Amino acid sequence: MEIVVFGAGALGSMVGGILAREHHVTLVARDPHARRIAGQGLRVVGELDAHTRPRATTAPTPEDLTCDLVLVTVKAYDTDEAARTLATGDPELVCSLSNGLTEETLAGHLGDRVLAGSATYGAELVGPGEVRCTGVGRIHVGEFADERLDGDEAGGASRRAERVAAAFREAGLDCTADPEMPRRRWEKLAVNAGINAVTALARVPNGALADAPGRAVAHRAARETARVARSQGLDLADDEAVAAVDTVVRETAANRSSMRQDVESGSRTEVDAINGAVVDRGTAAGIDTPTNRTMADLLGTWERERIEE
Ligand SMILES: NC(=O)c1ccc[n+]([C@@H]2O[C@H](COP(=O)([O-])OP(=O)(O)OC[C@H]3O[C@@H](n4cnc5c(N)ncnc54)[C@H](O)[C@@H]3O)[C@@H](O)[C@H]2O)c1
Ligand SMILES: CC(C)(CO)[C@@H](O)C(=O)[O-]
Repeated sequence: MEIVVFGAGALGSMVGGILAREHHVTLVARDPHARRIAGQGLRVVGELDAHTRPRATTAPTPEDLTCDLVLVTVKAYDTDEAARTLATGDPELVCSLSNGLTEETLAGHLGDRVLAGSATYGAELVGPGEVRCTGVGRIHVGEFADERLDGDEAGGASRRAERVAAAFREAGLDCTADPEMPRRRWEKLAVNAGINAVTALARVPNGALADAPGRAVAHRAARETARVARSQGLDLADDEAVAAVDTVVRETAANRSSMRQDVESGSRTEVDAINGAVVDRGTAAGIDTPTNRTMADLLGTWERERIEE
């Protein structure tokens, strides 16, 4: 497959580096990372091990973007700009692995070529040309809304999602085309809505949400997300969203969530695409989401202050 990874930071470099074992991969990255990869290739270290030579560019041409698949791995707040650039080319399929509800933004520019994805692999950049896999997880891909399926297809596991998953597996990544992708997307949103902002605001590891009072706040955010999901036609019960939060808290107890890492490094967070997305869709459906709203407002206040500094 001809694959472009748009936004090759930590996750995109790791996935792109592994995919380059079997496919023609172009990484869209920033310098000096892109320059180093173009000169010396890309090393994946840690729980996966590879040294591959994907192409790397900071300025993809429309020809570069006319390929079989684009994987979008930018932070959620860069999705709109990424989508505008991607629309200058003609990719056959576009699949987002970003956290937050980003698929609608991509589809606004790229139409029905967009698939949803989620990744539980962990990755961090070591330096230019090198990325560490900090945890082997799984990737799920699929259609993000049931109405986007052809004739005899049901759920999220369309033929084209199966084709993407098979290409990932060929390269050695654990990837499944998920019949439950529309629901999985919202369950993942409930997990991120429950864990990320609470751990970022309280500056605690994920495991601190195993006990009161953080647990109760995370559960409230997850229940609100489930209520909004049901208003969009998704079958996600409050109890299921809460159980998903508890499972991830247990399994990632020692982790610093991505949003806590962003706050501690003084970087913009993905709160708009996570808690903010719950608030916006809730408002449109007439559902109050006070816990998500409070967390989005607090982190938004911090972000504005940080940007003004
Ligand atoms: N890192 C992980 O372990 C992990 C795991 C699961 C999900 N995610 C999600 O994946 C997404 C990416 O996370 P990350 O940790 O890799 O972030 P990151 O900041 O390391 O990577 C994003 C990269 O995109 C680049 N980028 C953005 N716009 C660009 C453009 N126009 N041209 C070139 N490069 C551009 C940025 O420079 C950055 O290097 C986030 O939504 C995150 O929540 C990350
Ligand atoms: C699953 C998760 C909450 C674990 O830290 C992760 O998605 C994150 O940190 O964003």
